[in-house]
Amino acid sequence: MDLPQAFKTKYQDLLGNASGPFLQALQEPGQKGFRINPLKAQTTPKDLSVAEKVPYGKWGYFGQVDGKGVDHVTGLVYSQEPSAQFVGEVVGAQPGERVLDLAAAPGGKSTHIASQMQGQGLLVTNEIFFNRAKILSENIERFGVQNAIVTSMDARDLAKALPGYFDKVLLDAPCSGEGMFRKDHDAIQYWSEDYPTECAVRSHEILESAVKLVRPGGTLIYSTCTFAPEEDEQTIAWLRSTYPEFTVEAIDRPENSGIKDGRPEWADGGADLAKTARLWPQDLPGEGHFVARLQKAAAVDEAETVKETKLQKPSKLAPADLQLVKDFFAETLPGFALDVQRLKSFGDRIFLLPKDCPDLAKLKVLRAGLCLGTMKKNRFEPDHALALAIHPDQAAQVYALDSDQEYRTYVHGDVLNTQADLQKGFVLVTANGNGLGWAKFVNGQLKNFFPKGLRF
Ligand SMILES: C[S@@+](CC[C@H](N)C(=O)[O-])C[C@H]1O[C@@H](n2cnc3c(N)ncnc32)[C@H](O)[C@@H]1O
Repeated sequence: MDLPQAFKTKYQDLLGNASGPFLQALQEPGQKGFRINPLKAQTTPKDLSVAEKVPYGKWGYFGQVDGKGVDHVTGLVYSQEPSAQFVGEVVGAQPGERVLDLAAAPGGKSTHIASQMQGQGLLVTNEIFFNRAKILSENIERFGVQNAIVTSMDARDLAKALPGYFDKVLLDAPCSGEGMFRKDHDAIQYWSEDYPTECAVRSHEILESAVKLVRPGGTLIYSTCTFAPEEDEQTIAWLRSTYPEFTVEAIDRPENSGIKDGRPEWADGGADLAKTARLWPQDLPGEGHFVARLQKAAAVDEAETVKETKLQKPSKLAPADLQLVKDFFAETLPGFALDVQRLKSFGDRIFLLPKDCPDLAKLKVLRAGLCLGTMKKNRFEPDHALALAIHPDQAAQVYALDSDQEYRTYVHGDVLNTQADLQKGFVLVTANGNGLGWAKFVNGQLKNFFPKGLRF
């Protein structure tokens, strides 16, 4: 890999003797990783080994995910390189919190945060570019997340809509990507000597909105996948000088993780910058990352407390439609406690809103909670998202695919012939103990409802 000379000179100046091992590490292959999804019913992968654990977090392992394999397609695993997994650990979301992932596509950190929240509280996961937001939304769906709202908005508009709303806000900033050079060779083409400064300017702009979105007493997490001090320590130095209500917090790092302190001498020298964390490829089996966590001061007087946000009103479904939805759940998913007070229709699609969902009127929403299904003429058809979010023991009828051949037939979209003792109607198709999709049993055949766009 040919690194730009200006890049090499910059890090030779910054790192001195340590630049040799650093530049050498960038020439070596990086390690791949994945996280197990604790939201699924069955959490042991079929094809992947869980022998070698990433040294931080509960769910991370070394290994390469097959995008067409059962583990990926059922949403049991999320492919994420090991260093990126540390960012989610620093967020440390708790069940019941309100968390915002401001620059979220394709969803690595958001799915990690959703694992921590265990379906309780609200995750708003946002991506400014609509096409990337669609990919984010698909990943949230595959992961089986029920308590997320996926939006595609400029951070400034989000800050106007939900000021001071979140306990935790993550900005995983669009950055110069130096930490990804060996994983993504294209990142080298974008790089120039001025690029880190240009990216830092953009980070500052997004942070101006991010600080408004954090509630008093809440937490802001800022991360990049670059080594550039302009985007890392210098951006944090700028942040806590511009917004003195924010204080840099210490980050726990396991002893054997190889994670290093931030470098105050590369910014304004403030000792607090050593509390930030740097992940260097010469020190650990992962790519380059930087992460900082800052706490916002609690409100000191009434004027600083944030007004409660209006809640989203559920939709009043037509009585006949509501009855069809209730009948479907009673017959097909008797183990799913459907809260009809949270149903919301978008056109003919019915969603189950997250609990205490904020007013959606000022948000550009792609997904508001869990898509349950679609109202068709005189019937209700379940959505693929529902198959991925429920546990098989909630369904009245389950068809477990028991061979690779059957799995391939199903994901290809073909009908399955079976002697199984099933009643006419919807059946949850499972693979390796987790929901994979829907089928409709009619006359000894399982009619395939795996979405056309996902078939392969
Ligand atoms: C580092 S990536 C996020 C990766 C993601 N957090 C994950 O773990 O999968 C940064 C994201 O910021 C988005 N972005 C680019 N410009 C932006 C802007 N001006 N405001 C907000 N997000 C932006 C990019 O499209 C990109 O998806």
